[in-house]
This record gives sequence, structure tokens and C-alpha cells, in this order.
Amino acid sequence: MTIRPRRSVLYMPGSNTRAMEKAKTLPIDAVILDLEDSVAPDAKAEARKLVAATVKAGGFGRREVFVRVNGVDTPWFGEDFEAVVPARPDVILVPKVSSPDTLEMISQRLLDMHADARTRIWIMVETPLAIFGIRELAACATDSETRLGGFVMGTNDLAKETRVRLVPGRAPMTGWLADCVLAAHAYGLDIVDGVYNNLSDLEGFKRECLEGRDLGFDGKTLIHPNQVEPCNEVFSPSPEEVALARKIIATFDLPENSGKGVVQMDGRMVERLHAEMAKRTVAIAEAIGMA
Ligand SMILES: CC(C)(COP(=O)(O)OP(=O)(O)OC[C@H]1O[C@@H](n2cnc3c(N)ncnc32)[C@H](O)[C@@H]1OP(=O)(O)O)[C@@H](O)C(=O)NCCC(=O)NCCSC(=O)C[C@H](O)C(=O)O
Ligand SMILES: [Mg+2]
Repeated sequence: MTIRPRRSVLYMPGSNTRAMEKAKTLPIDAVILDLEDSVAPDAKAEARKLVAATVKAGGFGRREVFVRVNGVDTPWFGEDFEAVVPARPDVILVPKVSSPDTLEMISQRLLDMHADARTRIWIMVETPLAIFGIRELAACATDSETRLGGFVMGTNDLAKETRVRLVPGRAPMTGWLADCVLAAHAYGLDIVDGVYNNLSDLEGFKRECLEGRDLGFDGKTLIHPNQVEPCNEVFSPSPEEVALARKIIATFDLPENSGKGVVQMDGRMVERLHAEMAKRTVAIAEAIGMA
């Protein structure tokens, strides 16, 4: 089983050369070089050039490289796309996508530009309409031409659009988050949780990481290097979980269990579905260098 870990996904403004260089030294799974909200209108053209050159130059190692372009309804989208696609990032992240039509338009554009086959499209889920239509958006993954690879939650924009408050525990939003996780995983997509704005509150941040992990997110988007370590810790399996996973796999590999769907192990029921989950845990551990 091959798995691409996406525990820690760090945003940085595409206008900030120092941050983009620093990202190459951080233990993150992915970077998002941002051309949208963190770049002021007057700085967009310069940032676009800088991001295209940074992606082309490479040096991010095993870290996956996302570029967040401006939304399709903005004056910058077309030029962002023209500059970023030839640079061949792993992912182009498109904000404020609310319907499959937009996704199809983006895919057609990639096709017309003969984009590198490995470049995927991810979308930010951050409008009320995207939440209403999340299943239809996720179902676009069944058409490989859309290149849809996953979702990133935009919890700040969701709060802005709905007037929901970003309170500890996120109770007002939990139903939406859970629906998005369900839709993503139903169609084999990865999904990454939104950001935690208070970068000096690491306790609150860790609590929100745990919340996201327990809801089924694959990782969390981050805004500052000090969030990386606690995030990786929460979204990595513990050594005990990996050891248990190996034991479950080994138990089902025993010749006497070959025909069994369920066995008893250390006083608990273990089914083949647990062996499948265990294989995923081990694959993640291997991918992050734990095993
Ligand atoms: C928030 C910040 C502006 C704070 O920056 P700064 O004041 O420079 O912080 P520090 O002095 O503590 O920085 C220490 C060193 O770390 C580097 N740094 C800081 N942030 C990053 C980063 N994100 N990536 C890489 N490196 C970073 C500094 O350069 C310092 O390095 P050094 O000098 O070598 O020691 C800043 O953290 C920041 O800009 N964060 C990202 C903001 C961003 O991208 N926002 C957009 C995404 S969030 C979003 O849009 C939400 C979504 O759409 C929604 O709707 O929810
Ligand atoms: Mg947003």
C-alpha cells in the first residue's frame, strides 16, 4: 500500500522568499505557496513570478508542492494559471470552488494547456454552496479528467460567509466538517483541515488538531513553523499503534487463521477490516520514516 502523508501542510505567502526558503528545511509533508489571501493586490504580479520560479527551481525534497491560485472569479486567475501550470507543481489549489461546473472548466483549461499529467487539482471548501454540494464535488473524482485530488477546508471563509463563530471545539461547524470528510473519503479523496489563526496558542492548536484527526481528516493546514511539530505528532500513529498494527497483520498471516474472518487477539475481537486498517497505519509509519 502506497500512501502520501499529508499531516502538516504549511501555507506561506508567495511574496515571501524567506518563508519559502525556510519551508525547505521544515519537517512538513506539504507546502502551499499562496497567491490568494496572503498576497496584497499590488503584490500579486510579482508573487506570481516568484512562485513560478520557486516551483521550477525545486529543492522541496519529499515535500509535496501546492500552489494556491486566486479564485476563478478574480482578475488574477487566468494569469496565475498561465504562470503556474508550466512550473509543474504537484497540486494547484483553487479557492472558493462551489460547483462541479467550475471544476470542469478548470480541468478543461489544464487539458488545453497540455499540463503535466502528474499535476492534480485540489479545491478549497469554504463557501456555503460547496458545503451543500460537497457530495457532487467529491463525485467529480470518478472522472479522472477532472484530476481532483482532494479538499482543503477554508474555515475562515466559511465563518465569514455564514457568520458562524470560530469557537473552541468548533461545535457550530462540526456537522459541515464531518460531511466534507465523509464525502471526501467516500470518493477516495484526501482532506485537510482548516487553519488555527492564533499562532501563539499552541495548546488550543493541539486540541484542534486532535479534533480534526478524530473527525477523520488526513492532516491540518498550518500558518507558522511553530505549529508543525505538534501537528505531526497528532497526525502520526504512535509507536504503540504501529506495533499493534503489525501484530494484527501478523496474526492474520498465521496459517491457522488463513480461512478466518475474525479472531481473538489479546482478549479482543479482531476482524479482517482491522487488518486493512492496520496495513494503512503501517504504510503511513513507513512513509514518514517511523518504521
Ligand atoms: C503570520 C505571519 C505573518 C507571522 O510571520 P512573522 O511575524 O515573520 O513570524 P515569526 O517572526 O514568528 O517567524 C519566525 C520564522 O519563521 C518564518 N516563518 C513564519 N511563518 C512562516 C510560514 N508560514 N512558512 C515558512 N516560514 C515561516 C519567518 O520567516 C521566520 O524565519 P527566520 O527569520 O528565518 O527565523 C506568518 O507566519 C505568515 O505569513 N503565515 C502564513 C500566512 C498565510 O499564508 N495565510 C494564508 C493562508 S490561511 C487562509 O487563507 C485560510 C483559508 O483560506 C480560510 O478561509 O480559512
Ligand atoms: Mg479562504
